[in-house]
Amino acid sequence: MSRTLTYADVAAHTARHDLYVIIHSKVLDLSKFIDEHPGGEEVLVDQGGKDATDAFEDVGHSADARRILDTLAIGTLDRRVGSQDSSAL
Ligand code: HEM
Repeated sequence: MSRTLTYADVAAHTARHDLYVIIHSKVLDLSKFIDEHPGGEEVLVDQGGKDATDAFEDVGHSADARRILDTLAIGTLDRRVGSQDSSAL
């Protein structure tokens, strides 16, 4: 998990099977997990390419969910480079 990605990098991956989100400054690839998400695929696609931290926390996910989250990380967010956080617009 040594890559650093910008908001712009993440924003380029919004398709159901090419789906990145940011949660707690980690960049996650949800492409493979989407079919297994107990909360369904729609909510994940809605967050595609964005910072999904608030959406993730609002649900009150379990410790299990947090463990899965760590396995999906492909890098960390570089806040210094790239475009503005589109989820804040
Ligand atoms: C990598 C990100 C995510 C992981 C690993 C994950 C994992 C899980 C897991 C394991 C559950 C089962 C309940 C639990 O253990 O807490 C769950 C339920 C749920 N998740 Fe996620 N989730 C993720 C992101 C999200 C996001 C961004 C949303 C956006 C709203 C969301 C919405 C829900 C909902 C609504 C449920 C409840 C389903 C139900 O019980 O009917 N999840 N998720």
